[in-house]
Amino acid sequence: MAAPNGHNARPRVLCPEKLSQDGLALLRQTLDVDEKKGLTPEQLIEIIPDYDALLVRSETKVSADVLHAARKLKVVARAGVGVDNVDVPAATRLGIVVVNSPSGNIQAAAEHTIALLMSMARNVPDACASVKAGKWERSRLVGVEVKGKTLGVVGLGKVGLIVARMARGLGMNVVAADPYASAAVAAAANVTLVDSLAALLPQVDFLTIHTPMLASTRGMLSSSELDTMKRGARILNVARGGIVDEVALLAALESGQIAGAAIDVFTTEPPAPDSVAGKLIAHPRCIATPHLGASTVEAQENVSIDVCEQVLQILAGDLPRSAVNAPIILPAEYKTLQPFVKLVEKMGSLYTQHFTSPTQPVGHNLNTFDLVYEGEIAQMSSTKPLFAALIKGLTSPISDAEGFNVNIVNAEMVAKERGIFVNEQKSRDPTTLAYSSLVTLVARSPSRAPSLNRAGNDARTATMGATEGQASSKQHIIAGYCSDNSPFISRVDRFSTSFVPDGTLLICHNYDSPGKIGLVGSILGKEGVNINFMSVAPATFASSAKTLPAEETNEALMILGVDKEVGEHVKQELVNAKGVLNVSSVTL
Ligand SMILES: NC(=O)C1=CN([C@@H]2O[C@H](COP(=O)(O)OP(=O)(O)OC[C@H]3O[C@@H](n4cnc5c(N)ncnc54)[C@H](O)[C@@H]3O)[C@@H](O)[C@H]2O)C=CC1
Ligand SMILES: O=C(O)C(=O)COP(=O)(O)O
Repeated sequence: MAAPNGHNARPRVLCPEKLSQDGLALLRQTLDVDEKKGLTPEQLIEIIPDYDALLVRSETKVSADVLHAARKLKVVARAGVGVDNVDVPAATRLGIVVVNSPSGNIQAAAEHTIALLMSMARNVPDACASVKAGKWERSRLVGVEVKGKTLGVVGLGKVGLIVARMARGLGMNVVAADPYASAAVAAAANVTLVDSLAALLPQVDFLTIHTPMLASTRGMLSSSELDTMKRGARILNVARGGIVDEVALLAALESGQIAGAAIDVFTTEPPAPDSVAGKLIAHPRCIATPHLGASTVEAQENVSIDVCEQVLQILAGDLPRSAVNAPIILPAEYKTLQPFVKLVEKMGSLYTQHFTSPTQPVGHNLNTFDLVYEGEIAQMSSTKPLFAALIKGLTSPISDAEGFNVNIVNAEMVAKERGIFVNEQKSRDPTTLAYSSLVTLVARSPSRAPSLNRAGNDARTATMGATEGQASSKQHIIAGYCSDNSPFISRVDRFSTSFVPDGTLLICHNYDSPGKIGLVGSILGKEGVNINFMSVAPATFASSAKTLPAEETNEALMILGVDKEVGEHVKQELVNAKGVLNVSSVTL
């Protein structure tokens, strides 16, 4: 559907690899999907700025260069398990969600492993090629049985466990090495878990690898490990090329230390014929497949639907179920949090615009923020979206909006870089709130415990560790609540109020004396500024003592919703007016 201006208004998805149409059809209902196969890295970098989502399998290298070239990319979706072809730290830094399909193809990968195991044991590929060539070589092609043999599984995760169960079904003894595997899960599958790879290797007749490609697993099986195996053992790798060192494996095949290898994955895919991987493939005792572990009709349907659903969720502003670089939050909780996400972002933005300046920027002096949740909102198990919303609110008024996308993915990193510390607190006090939930933001210096006095002076010393007698100038407080899913600000420092934080607002701090409203109204009218709403906020919270001192009771905030930005000269004129102490304008 084209927008009236001729531009395509629908979000765009780039799919540079073969993905099942089952998922793509879901996307096509609301998004534009471009299937463009065979892109070079340079071509990908050139076109990626146009896309909101990128769908890949294992062939596309989603490098930092690709991610930096993107302009509006929100999600990289990996239709499969391994995300080693995606620069996840770079995506995180840029606030781009990376999702995968953690279980859509695991059965396929496990079945392929068993197919290779049996093919290797019975020389099936060689026998097939021989008989097709018109030969009948029964004595050359005698195999071995797997029953009664020991299979070593390195990585007893999702794929490794399915392989282990199937191997048990074939009558094999299964021994596994995985420092993070559950002993109970292993025992339930009749798998003997050993302490280390070193303990595993000398025992096995067949070895199968099912770990992810990580810095710690790259080259995990090199010549020193292969040498500790029984002479004539056989190796399978359906995980990632390079976990078994290709040079070492080729040498071990040539020396006869390893009797056979079955390999689905290579360090470079497709491997060049004259590379080490190419020589490995050509070796007569190696059987090889072109990264087919996930290539079944069923697995491809599963992963495609899985990641396409997540792309739709992310582009709709929801959290996906399998993000690699974002927290998992229950959908019901996420829905409840949504209005508060908006509120907290507005509170952060109000803080930065109203209380900071280029000489006293966010994080400069008051760099510690207590974010206090009371009421229903305090019951949420994860408040990570609220934390992210605060960081976004605090930083976006002072950032280049184009290139700066703070979200749940990169909020922690941004906070760290800006020297902002957030201390989230859930009040467990039996609450006497007027609203079902209240969120309070206290900006303070790191050393200073917050002082948060409520109207009626019920200083919350229990939950806040408040110290009476601290000067209000050393901290700032903004509080808010949600009503009918709309955010309201209920407190700005000592002043209690109730306004919707939306649009351009003028915040005038003045003496609460008659005539102020008329005075401000006439100055703004003269400048052609229309006032949409006005809220007078009396000082009801004590700044530093249990009772509100007289000199503080005659001050007020006047919050005006205006229809346009107000120039510096107008603000100056307002400040020059009698009884107006200061004026700030904020856009929320
Ligand atoms: N050939 C293909 O088409 C496919 C390949 N894969 C590969 O299989 C890998 C495993 O997939 P899943 O089982 O779903 O992942 P998983 O995350 O469920 O399991 C991986 C296991 O490896 C273990 N592990 C990590 N470091 C280890 C180490 N140093 N030593 C021993 N164990 C270690 C982990 O504790 C975990 O239990 C994927 O990362 C992917 O690279 C997955 C699907 C298809
Ligand atoms: O899911 C995985 O990790 C795989 O290796 C599958 O890769 P593919 O999607 O078939 O390119």
